[in-house]
Amino acid sequence: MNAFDFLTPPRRGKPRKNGITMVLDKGMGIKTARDLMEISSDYVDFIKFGWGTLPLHRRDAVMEKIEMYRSFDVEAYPGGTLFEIAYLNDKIQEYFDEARSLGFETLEISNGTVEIETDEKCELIEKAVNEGFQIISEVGKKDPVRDRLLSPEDRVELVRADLKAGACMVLMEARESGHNIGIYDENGNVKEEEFNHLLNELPQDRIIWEAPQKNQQVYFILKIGPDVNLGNIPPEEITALETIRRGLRGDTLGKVNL
Ligand SMILES: O=C(O)[C@H](CS(=O)(=O)O)OP(=O)(O)O
Repeated sequence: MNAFDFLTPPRRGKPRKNGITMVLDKGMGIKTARDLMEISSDYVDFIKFGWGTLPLHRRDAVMEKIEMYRSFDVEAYPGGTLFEIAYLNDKIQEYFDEARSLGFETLEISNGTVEIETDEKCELIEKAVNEGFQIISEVGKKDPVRDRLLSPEDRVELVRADLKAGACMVLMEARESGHNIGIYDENGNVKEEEFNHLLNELPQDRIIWEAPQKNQQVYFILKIGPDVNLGNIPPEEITALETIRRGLRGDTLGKVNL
């Protein structure tokens, strides 16, 4: 039983379809990662090994880490940039084979940096699904100038195309920083009008909002509810985010219903 158990409502346990938390692993050592899971794995659904960090670590260390996360019912997957690098090098099949042999069952497919047309991205999602992977796709560009060219209507269309192609969920790009990109302005505040359009048009149980900053997490929880799907959470913020979901922090105390 948890400490002060009587002071917090329970949240739906894993596996869950809503209230998903995706955490960004930028290359943590296994001891640190295991420590973190021992205290907070109940609050984590996915771990993303950020961008191209994986090729810098030994295969056996990566395999051990994937296994360790899985033993806590946390699904680890490589960042979309690594997939884009494989695409750029014409090594997609090798990428799938290596991912499978390392133990990955989920992959991210994105076109945030490398130019991949929507139709081709959808074909790649279909191919990856046929290879037996669960696919999380991502919509948005990493360069703010290119990202700004996407209207809210474009984003809706792109999300729908990815879901139709077989993605189980779609990440809304916000990078590790969470400002000046997607629905966020230069200060990391949500651009309400754009966000409202996405909120009305998209199935919320299939969207993961990248929300690395606390003010963003609070915004989504107050606006959509404690069971909103959130991503790019820094590892040290896992417990803090869960307190916000449950009304255990001033920002949401008395304002959330589980
Ligand atoms: O898309 C993302 O949020 C991440 C992190 S960042 O954009 O490099 O800051 O990229 P990914 O390649 O999916 O890990």
